[in-house]
Amino acid sequence: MLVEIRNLQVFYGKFQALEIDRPIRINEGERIGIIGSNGAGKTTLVKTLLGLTTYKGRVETRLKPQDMAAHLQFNHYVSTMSVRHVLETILDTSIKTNQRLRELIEYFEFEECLKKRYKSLSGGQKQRLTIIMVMMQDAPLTFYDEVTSGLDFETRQRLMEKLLQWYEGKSNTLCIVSHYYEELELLADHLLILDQGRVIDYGRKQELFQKYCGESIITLDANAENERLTASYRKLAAPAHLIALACREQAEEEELAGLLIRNNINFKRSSSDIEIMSVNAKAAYAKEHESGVSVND
Ligand SMILES: Nc1ncnc2c1ncn2[C@@H]1O[C@H](COP(=O)(O)OP(=O)(O)OP(=O)(O)O)[C@@H](O)[C@H]1O
Repeated sequence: MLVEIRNLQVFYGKFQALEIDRPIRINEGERIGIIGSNGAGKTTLVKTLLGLTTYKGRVETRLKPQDMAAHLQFNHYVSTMSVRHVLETILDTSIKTNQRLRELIEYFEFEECLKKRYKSLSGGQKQRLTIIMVMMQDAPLTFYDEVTSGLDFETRQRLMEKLLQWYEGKSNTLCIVSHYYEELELLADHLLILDQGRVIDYGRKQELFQKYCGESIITLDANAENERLTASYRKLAAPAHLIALACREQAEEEELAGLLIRNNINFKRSSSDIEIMSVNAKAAYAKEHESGVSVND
């Protein structure tokens, strides 16, 4: 085991930002997506694992600070240094002789930025600089906190491809905070769902999907006609603009898909939809705390 969190509480002054009462264990090689709405405590958790907050409880790890690398939402470097100097000093290498680094610089089209001073980089360029540095560190425990926010669509896609390829078959443990569920569908194998400083659930992505959604789901637009047509099917909790229907087995899914096709209704089928899964996890958590029955029993 790489990290174990027990009875963790993090306060900012009197405000409690995080309370994790069930043990959370992170193992080598896991790719953990951390999700939750704004203010849920995601960054606070990342900072706590990095040793950057004061907390009550236990965070046990055999890793040393130098075994961790982090792309945080806000990174500060010496703003008057040239970017080339920042990169070479922090990574303790030379761009000329380090081929992996040169490849990353080329891949992220970062050559032009090397001459500039850090403070004159745009937000997206600063973001790319940090990504290159974090990838180059290849630390056993690596954090990416909203790594793609602020990047244009094409750069986001390229970054996802690169991250997938970079970590494929490697034992680095990744903790990835993201609001983009499609990224976590690609990169994460575990999910930690936070809400208002509490853990809603934590586990393997696929197991969580099955627990809250079943084998597969079908989503379609929420409108009166679609409501009427699907009235006899099992509905899941969903954002207001969607109807989400749970399918327990293939025959049920085929019957439903047939009905929608015959009525010329657009729909989406998924066996890994993180958004619908997390909405249902939150609903189950809220119900459990009303009734006192645990969904994790
Ligand atoms: N330095 C701070 N001082 C006081 N309160 C803070 C501080 N940092 C965070 N908080 C509060 O703690 C809570 C959790 O914040 P955190 O940044 O961990 O949320 P988050 O899940 O990362 O949110 P987001 O998706 O908006 O980035 C929020 O209510 C936030 O206002």
